[in-house]
Amino acid sequence: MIDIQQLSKHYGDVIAVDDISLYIPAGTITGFLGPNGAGKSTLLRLVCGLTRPTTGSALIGGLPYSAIGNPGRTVGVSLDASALHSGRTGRESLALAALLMGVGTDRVDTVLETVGLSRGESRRRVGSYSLGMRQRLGLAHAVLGDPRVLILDEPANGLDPHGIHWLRSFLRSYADGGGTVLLSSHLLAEVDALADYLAILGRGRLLAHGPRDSLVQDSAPDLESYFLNLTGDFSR
Ligand SMILES: Nc1ncnc2c1ncn2[C@@H]1O[C@H](COP(=O)(O)OP(=O)(O)OP(=O)(O)O)[C@@H](O)[C@H]1O
Repeated sequence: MIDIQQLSKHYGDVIAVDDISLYIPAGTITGFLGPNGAGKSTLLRLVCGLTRPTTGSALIGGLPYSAIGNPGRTVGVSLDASALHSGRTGRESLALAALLMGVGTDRVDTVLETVGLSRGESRRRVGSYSLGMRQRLGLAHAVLGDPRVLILDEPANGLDPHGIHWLRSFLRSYADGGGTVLLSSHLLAEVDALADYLAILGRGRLLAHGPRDSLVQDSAPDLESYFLNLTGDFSR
């Protein structure tokens, strides 16, 4: 579903993403892990066309993000919950996105219910939202177009235990229904509970990739020891 080939991104002397190749099949959840500055966010931004690669390519269903017509109907993206327009209400921001995407406005109520934002909350300005509420609104935007792919940067950040529980079951049933999820997280326990595949980055390079169970069970008792061993030389 997502085919990343020899992808690199340089910012001057900094190599944020260094020659990464990775195939992500449909119907799976892949968790990107890595120390601070490993290149997780840059890789997600490259896949969804927000940053141009220095070399290489990232294709979604055979196309670069920029070539997908009405991309919100194919790829749902939530990269920065704080970037949402603070002057609009949650409902207004979703209604505008629905209009731009050509999605019926009845879908706004559906996604608000899906992400657990109440009617009252949806009528408040986003500027007054807590981080968890912004995170839920970001997810509502991502799923608004009923896409086949979700790309989420730190989606559990700011969610309370109920929110994390909800996110886990939502993404599981999304993937079980054939959807493809790419997410990054610092929360090893969250990724452990969620991801079918792990991709571990260190200083822009792909250090390990594969099914969660075969990576961890083969060489370490749990994900934390596996991660710490693998990334020890790459931490800051
Ligand atoms: N726009 C930019 N200009 C210059 N350097 C950048 C830019 N974006 C990212 N970088 C650099 O690229 C490297 C990778 O950053 P990135 O944000 O992708 O890492 P990350 O794994 O998401 O980190 P974190 O876990 O801290 O969020 C870092 O050295 C960062 O400073």
